[in-house]
Amino acid sequence: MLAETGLVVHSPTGNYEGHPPLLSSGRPGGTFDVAIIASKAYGLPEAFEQLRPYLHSRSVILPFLNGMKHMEQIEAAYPGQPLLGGVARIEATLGEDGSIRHLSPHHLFTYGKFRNFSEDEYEAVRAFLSSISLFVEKPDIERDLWEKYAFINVLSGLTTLFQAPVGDIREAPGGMDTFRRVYTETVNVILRAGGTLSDDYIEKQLLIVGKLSAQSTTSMLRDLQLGLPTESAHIQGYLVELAHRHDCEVPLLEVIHQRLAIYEKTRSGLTQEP
Ligand SMILES: NC(=O)C1=CN([C@@H]2O[C@H](COP(=O)(O)OP(=O)(O)OC[C@H]3O[C@@H](n4cnc5c(N)ncnc54)[C@H](OP(=O)(O)O)[C@@H]3O)[C@@H](O)[C@H]2O)C=CC1
Ligand SMILES: CC(C)(CO)C(=O)C(=O)O
Repeated sequence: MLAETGLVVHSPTGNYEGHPPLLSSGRPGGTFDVAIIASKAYGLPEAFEQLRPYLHSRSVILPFLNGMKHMEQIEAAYPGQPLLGGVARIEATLGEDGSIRHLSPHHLFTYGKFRNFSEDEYEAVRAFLSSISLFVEKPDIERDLWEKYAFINVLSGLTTLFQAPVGDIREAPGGMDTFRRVYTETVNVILRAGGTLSDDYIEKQLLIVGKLSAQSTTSMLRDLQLGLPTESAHIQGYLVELAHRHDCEVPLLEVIHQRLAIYEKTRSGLTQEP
Protein backbone atom coordinates (compact mmCIF):
# COMPACT_ATOMS: atom_id res chain seq x y z
CA MET A 1 0.00 0.00 0.00
CA LEU A 2 2.83 2.39 0.92
CA ALA A 3 4.36 1.84 -2.53
CA GLU A 4 1.06 2.81 -4.19
CA THR A 5 -0.13 5.69 -2.02
CA GLY A 6 3.15 6.95 -0.57
CA LEU A 7 3.41 8.08 3.04
CA VAL A 8 0.45 10.33 3.88
CA VAL A 9 0.19 11.98 7.29
CA HIS A 10 -2.75 14.10 8.44
CA SER A 11 -1.74 16.12 11.47
CA PRO A 12 -2.96 19.22 13.32
CA THR A 13 0.68 20.37 13.19
CA GLY A 14 0.81 20.14 9.35
CA ASN A 15 0.15 17.47 6.72
CA TYR A 16 2.80 15.49 4.85
CA GLU A 17 2.86 13.46 1.65
CA GLY A 18 5.95 11.82 0.25
CA HIS A 19 7.47 8.71 -1.28
CA PRO A 20 10.27 7.61 1.06
CA PRO A 21 12.57 4.81 -0.16
CA LEU A 22 10.96 1.45 0.70
CA LEU A 23 12.54 -1.94 1.26
CA SER A 24 10.49 -5.15 1.61
CA SER A 25 11.87 -7.94 3.78
CA GLY A 26 13.98 -10.45 1.88
CA ARG A 27 15.00 -7.93 -0.83
CA PRO A 28 18.68 -6.91 -1.09
CA GLY A 29 19.34 -3.58 0.63
CA GLY A 30 22.68 -3.72 2.43
CA THR A 31 23.00 -2.99 6.14
CA PHE A 32 21.93 0.07 8.13
CA ASP A 33 23.63 2.00 10.93
CA VAL A 34 20.38 2.72 12.80
CA ALA A 35 17.23 0.57 12.84
CA ILE A 36 14.00 1.88 14.39
CA ILE A 37 11.57 -0.82 15.54
CA ALA A 38 7.96 0.42 15.92
CA SER A 39 5.77 -2.64 15.39
CA LYS A 40 3.19 -3.81 17.91
CA ALA A 41 4.71 -6.08 20.58
CA TYR A 42 3.02 -9.23 19.23
CA GLY A 43 4.78 -8.64 15.87
CA LEU A 44 8.28 -8.56 17.37
CA PRO A 45 9.44 -12.16 16.76
CA GLU A 46 8.69 -11.82 13.04
CA ALA A 47 10.17 -8.31 12.89
CA PHE A 48 13.42 -9.51 14.56
CA GLU A 49 13.95 -12.18 11.90
CA GLN A 50 13.05 -9.86 9.03
CA LEU A 51 15.42 -7.16 10.28
CA ARG A 52 18.37 -9.44 11.03
CA PRO A 53 19.92 -9.49 7.50
CA TYR A 54 20.00 -5.66 7.44
CA LEU A 55 22.08 -5.26 10.61
CA HIS A 56 25.85 -5.16 10.93
CA SER A 57 27.55 -5.94 14.24
CA ARG A 58 27.39 -2.29 15.44
CA SER A 59 24.00 -1.25 13.98
CA VAL A 60 22.11 0.75 16.61
CA ILE A 61 18.59 -0.43 17.50
CA LEU A 62 16.04 2.20 18.53
CA PRO A 63 12.65 0.77 19.60
CA PHE A 64 9.56 2.95 20.12
CA LEU A 65 7.19 0.41 21.67
CA ASN A 66 5.19 0.98 24.83
CA GLY A 67 6.20 -1.23 27.74
CA MET A 68 9.49 -2.68 28.97
CA LYS A 69 9.54 -6.37 28.09
CA HIS A 70 10.68 -5.63 24.53
CA MET A 71 14.00 -4.28 25.88
CA GLU A 72 14.77 -7.77 27.26
CA GLN A 73 13.50 -9.37 24.05
CA ILE A 74 15.72 -7.18 21.85
CA GLU A 75 18.78 -7.89 24.00
CA ALA A 76 18.04 -11.60 23.73
CA ALA A 77 17.46 -11.46 19.95
CA TYR A 78 20.58 -9.37 19.20
CA PRO A 79 23.11 -9.95 22.03
CA GLY A 80 25.72 -7.18 22.36
CA GLN A 81 24.05 -4.93 19.75
CA PRO A 82 24.04 -1.20 20.73
CA LEU A 83 20.53 -0.52 22.08
CA LEU A 84 18.85 2.84 22.68
CA GLY A 85 15.70 3.29 24.77
CA GLY A 86 12.91 5.14 22.98
CA VAL A 87 9.61 6.57 24.23
CA ALA A 88 6.85 7.85 21.94
CA ARG A 89 4.34 10.31 23.35
CA ILE A 90 1.84 10.81 20.58
CA GLU A 91 -1.75 9.90 19.72
CA ALA A 92 -1.86 8.49 16.21
CA THR A 93 -3.69 5.79 14.31
CA LEU A 94 -3.92 4.32 10.80
CA GLY A 95 -6.84 5.43 8.63
CA GLU A 96 -8.67 2.89 6.44
CA ASP A 97 -6.94 4.38 3.39
CA GLY A 98 -3.52 3.64 4.98
CA SER A 99 -2.83 7.27 5.88
CA ILE A 100 -1.49 8.13 9.32
CA ARG A 101 -3.85 10.20 11.43
CA HIS A 102 -2.19 12.24 14.13
CA LEU A 103 -5.08 12.88 16.53
CA SER A 104 -3.83 15.66 18.82
CA PRO A 105 -1.16 18.36 18.39
CA HIS A 106 1.09 16.95 21.11
CA HIS A 107 4.04 14.78 20.05
CA LEU A 108 7.38 13.96 21.66
CA PHE A 109 9.91 11.23 20.97
CA THR A 110 12.64 10.75 23.56
CA TYR A 111 15.67 8.48 23.32
CA GLY A 112 18.82 7.74 25.29
CA LYS A 113 21.65 5.32 25.91
CA PHE A 114 20.48 1.92 27.20
CA ARG A 115 23.05 -0.87 26.61
CA ASN A 116 26.24 -1.85 24.77
CA PHE A 117 27.64 1.52 23.63
CA SER A 118 31.19 2.83 23.62
CA GLU A 119 31.43 6.60 24.29
CA ASP A 120 32.34 7.30 20.64
CA GLU A 121 29.50 5.20 19.27
CA TYR A 122 26.94 6.93 21.46
CA GLU A 123 28.32 10.37 20.56
CA ALA A 124 28.01 9.54 16.84
CA VAL A 125 24.41 8.36 17.09
CA ARG A 126 23.50 11.29 19.37
CA ALA A 127 24.92 13.74 16.81
CA PHE A 128 22.86 12.08 14.07
CA LEU A 129 19.59 11.94 16.05
CA SER A 130 19.97 15.53 17.28
CA SER A 131 19.60 16.63 13.64
CA ILE A 132 15.98 15.34 13.77
CA SER A 133 13.89 18.01 15.49
CA LEU A 134 11.22 15.53 16.69
CA PHE A 135 13.74 13.62 18.83
CA VAL A 136 14.83 14.74 22.29
CA GLU A 137 17.68 13.07 24.17
CA LYS A 138 17.03 11.98 27.78
CA PRO A 139 19.98 11.33 30.08
CA ASP A 140 17.84 8.85 32.06
CA ILE A 141 15.86 7.05 29.36
CA GLU A 142 15.33 4.03 31.59
CA ARG A 143 13.23 6.13 33.97
CA ASP A 144 11.31 7.61 31.03
CA LEU A 145 10.54 4.07 29.80
CA TRP A 146 9.28 2.97 33.22
CA GLU A 147 7.18 6.12 33.64
CA LYS A 148 5.48 5.73 30.26
CA TYR A 149 5.02 2.02 31.01
CA ALA A 150 3.29 2.76 34.32
CA PHE A 151 1.06 5.39 32.68
CA ILE A 152 -0.03 3.21 29.77
CA ASN A 153 -0.51 0.19 32.03
CA VAL A 154 -2.98 2.08 34.23
CA LEU A 155 -4.77 3.96 31.45
CA SER A 156 -5.14 1.06 29.02
CA GLY A 157 -5.94 -1.32 31.89
CA LEU A 158 -8.80 0.75 33.31
CA THR A 159 -10.26 1.91 29.98
CA THR A 160 -10.41 -1.71 28.77
CA LEU A 161 -11.67 -3.11 32.11
CA PHE A 162 -14.58 -0.66 32.14
CA GLN A 163 -14.78 -0.22 28.35
CA ALA A 164 -15.23 3.48 29.00
CA PRO A 165 -13.34 6.73 28.41
CA VAL A 166 -11.37 8.37 31.21
CA GLY A 167 -14.14 10.85 32.13
CA ASP A 168 -16.71 8.12 32.86
CA ILE A 169 -14.25 6.20 35.09
CA ARG A 170 -13.07 9.35 36.86
CA GLU A 171 -16.62 10.47 37.66
CA ALA A 172 -17.98 7.05 38.72
CA PRO A 173 -18.29 6.56 42.52
CA GLY A 174 -14.75 5.95 43.82
CA GLY A 175 -13.34 6.45 40.30
CA MET A 176 -10.30 8.54 41.23
CA ASP A 177 -9.60 6.17 44.11
CA THR A 178 -9.50 3.29 41.61
CA PHE A 179 -6.91 5.20 39.57
CA ARG A 180 -4.88 5.73 42.76
CA ARG A 181 -5.05 2.05 43.75
CA VAL A 182 -4.04 0.78 40.31
CA TYR A 183 -1.19 3.33 40.15
CA THR A 184 -0.06 2.27 43.65
CA GLU A 185 0.10 -1.43 42.69
CA THR A 186 1.90 -0.55 39.43
CA VAL A 187 4.48 1.65 41.15
CA ASN A 188 5.15 -0.96 43.87
CA VAL A 189 5.92 -3.61 41.25
CA ILE A 190 8.17 -1.32 39.22
CA LEU A 191 10.19 -0.22 42.26
CA ARG A 192 10.53 -3.81 43.54
CA ALA A 193 11.68 -4.88 40.06
CA GLY A 194 14.49 -2.29 40.19
CA GLY A 195 12.81 0.33 38.00
CA THR A 196 13.02 4.05 38.68
CA LEU A 197 10.27 6.67 38.78
CA SER A 198 10.36 10.37 39.61
CA ASP A 199 9.51 11.57 43.14
CA ASP A 200 5.77 12.02 43.76
CA TYR A 201 5.09 10.03 40.59
CA ILE A 202 1.59 8.91 41.68
CA GLU A 203 0.45 12.39 42.75
CA LYS A 204 1.71 13.90 39.49
CA GLN A 205 -0.05 11.19 37.47
CA LEU A 206 -3.33 11.69 39.32
CA LEU A 207 -3.17 15.40 38.45
CA ILE A 208 -2.65 14.43 34.78
CA VAL A 209 -5.57 11.97 34.91
CA GLY A 210 -7.72 14.74 36.41
CA LYS A 211 -6.86 17.05 33.50
CA LEU A 212 -7.31 14.58 30.61
CA SER A 213 -10.31 15.33 28.44
CA ALA A 214 -13.38 13.32 29.45
CA GLN A 215 -13.41 11.56 26.04
CA SER A 216 -9.76 10.37 26.29
CA THR A 217 -9.41 6.67 25.60
CA THR A 218 -6.46 4.45 24.65
CA SER A 219 -5.37 2.63 21.52
CA MET A 220 -5.84 -0.64 23.46
CA LEU A 221 -9.52 0.14 24.02
CA ARG A 222 -9.89 1.10 20.34
CA ASP A 223 -8.25 -2.23 19.34
CA LEU A 224 -10.47 -4.19 21.74
CA GLN A 225 -13.65 -2.54 20.44
CA LEU A 226 -12.61 -3.41 16.86
CA GLY A 227 -11.88 -7.06 17.79
CA LEU A 228 -8.16 -6.61 17.01
CA PRO A 229 -5.24 -8.15 18.92
CA THR A 230 -3.94 -6.06 21.82
CA GLU A 231 -0.54 -5.66 23.48
CA SER A 232 -2.03 -6.80 26.82
CA ALA A 233 0.42 -9.69 27.27
CA HIS A 234 3.31 -7.24 26.77
CA ILE A 235 1.88 -4.48 29.01
CA GLN A 236 -0.38 -5.96 31.74
CA GLY A 237 0.85 -9.57 31.46
CA TYR A 238 4.51 -8.68 31.94
CA LEU A 239 3.74 -6.44 34.93
CA VAL A 240 1.83 -9.26 36.67
CA GLU A 241 4.76 -11.57 35.85
CA LEU A 242 7.15 -9.07 37.50
CA ALA A 243 4.79 -8.83 40.51
CA HIS A 244 4.91 -12.59 41.01
CA ARG A 245 8.70 -12.66 40.51
CA HIS A 246 9.10 -10.01 43.23
CA ASP A 247 6.37 -11.19 45.65
CA CYS A 248 4.08 -8.17 45.23
CA GLU A 249 0.35 -8.41 45.86
CA VAL A 250 -1.49 -6.93 42.91
CA PRO A 251 -5.19 -7.88 43.10
CA LEU A 252 -6.42 -5.14 40.79
CA LEU A 253 -3.69 -5.70 38.20
CA GLU A 254 -4.54 -9.41 38.23
CA VAL A 255 -8.22 -8.70 37.52
CA ILE A 256 -7.32 -6.33 34.66
CA HIS A 257 -4.92 -8.91 33.24
CA GLN A 258 -7.57 -11.66 33.48
CA ARG A 259 -10.15 -9.49 31.74
CA LEU A 260 -7.74 -8.88 28.84
CA ALA A 261 -6.62 -12.53 28.72
CA ILE A 262 -10.29 -13.59 28.38
CA TYR A 263 -10.69 -11.11 25.52
CA GLU A 264 -7.58 -12.45 23.73
CA LYS A 265 -8.73 -16.07 24.16
CA THR A 266 -12.23 -15.31 22.84
CA ARG A 267 -10.77 -13.33 19.95
CA SER A 268 -8.34 -16.05 18.90
CA GLY A 269 -11.20 -18.63 19.05
CA LEU A 270 -13.27 -16.44 16.75
CA THR A 271 -10.43 -15.83 14.29
CA GLN A 272 -9.33 -19.50 14.05
CA GLU A 273 -10.32 -21.46 10.92
CA PRO A 274 -13.18 -23.93 11.68
N1 LIG B 1 -0.37 4.76 18.14
C1 LIG B 1 -0.01 5.51 19.15
O1 LIG B 1 -0.57 6.60 19.37
C2 LIG B 1 1.10 5.10 20.06
C3 LIG B 1 1.68 3.86 19.95
N2 LIG B 1 2.74 3.53 20.78
C4 LIG B 1 3.38 2.21 20.69
O2 LIG B 1 4.05 2.11 19.44
C5 LIG B 1 4.07 0.75 19.00
C6 LIG B 1 3.48 0.69 17.59
O3 LIG B 1 2.11 1.07 17.68
P1 LIG B 1 1.29 1.64 16.44
O4 LIG B 1 2.13 2.53 15.61
O5 LIG B 1 0.04 2.18 17.01
O6 LIG B 1 1.00 0.27 15.68
P2 LIG B 1 0.47 0.05 14.20
O7 LIG B 1 -0.04 -1.35 14.15
O8 LIG B 1 -0.42 1.18 13.77
O9 LIG B 1 1.78 0.19 13.34
C7 LIG B 1 2.80 -0.77 13.39
C8 LIG B 1 3.52 -0.74 12.05
O10 LIG B 1 4.57 -1.69 12.10
C9 LIG B 1 4.60 -2.35 10.86
N3 LIG B 1 5.21 -3.67 11.01
C10 LIG B 1 4.75 -4.71 11.72
N4 LIG B 1 5.57 -5.77 11.61
C11 LIG B 1 6.59 -5.37 10.79
C12 LIG B 1 7.75 -6.01 10.26
N5 LIG B 1 8.03 -7.27 10.58
N6 LIG B 1 8.55 -5.31 9.44
C13 LIG B 1 8.25 -4.03 9.12
N7 LIG B 1 7.16 -3.37 9.58
C14 LIG B 1 6.35 -4.03 10.41
C15 LIG B 1 3.14 -2.48 10.47
O11 LIG B 1 3.06 -2.68 9.07
P3 LIG B 1 1.76 -3.40 8.45
O12 LIG B 1 0.64 -2.43 8.63
O13 LIG B 1 2.15 -3.61 7.03
O14 LIG B 1 1.56 -4.65 9.24
C16 LIG B 1 2.60 -1.11 10.89
O15 LIG B 1 2.77 -0.15 9.87
C17 LIG B 1 3.26 -0.04 20.03
O16 LIG B 1 4.11 -0.63 20.98
C18 LIG B 1 2.39 1.04 20.70
O17 LIG B 1 2.02 0.69 22.02
C19 LIG B 1 3.29 4.42 21.66
C20 LIG B 1 2.74 5.67 21.78
C21 LIG B 1 1.57 6.09 21.06
C1 LIG C 1 -0.67 8.05 25.16
C2 LIG C 1 -1.77 7.17 24.63
C3 LIG C 1 -2.80 6.93 25.72
C4 LIG C 1 -2.34 7.98 23.49
O1 LIG C 1 -3.26 7.34 22.72
C5 LIG C 1 -1.16 5.88 24.12
O2 LIG C 1 0.03 5.73 24.08
C6 LIG C 1 -2.03 4.79 23.66
O3 LIG C 1 -3.24 4.94 23.65
O4 LIG C 1 -1.46 3.73 23.30
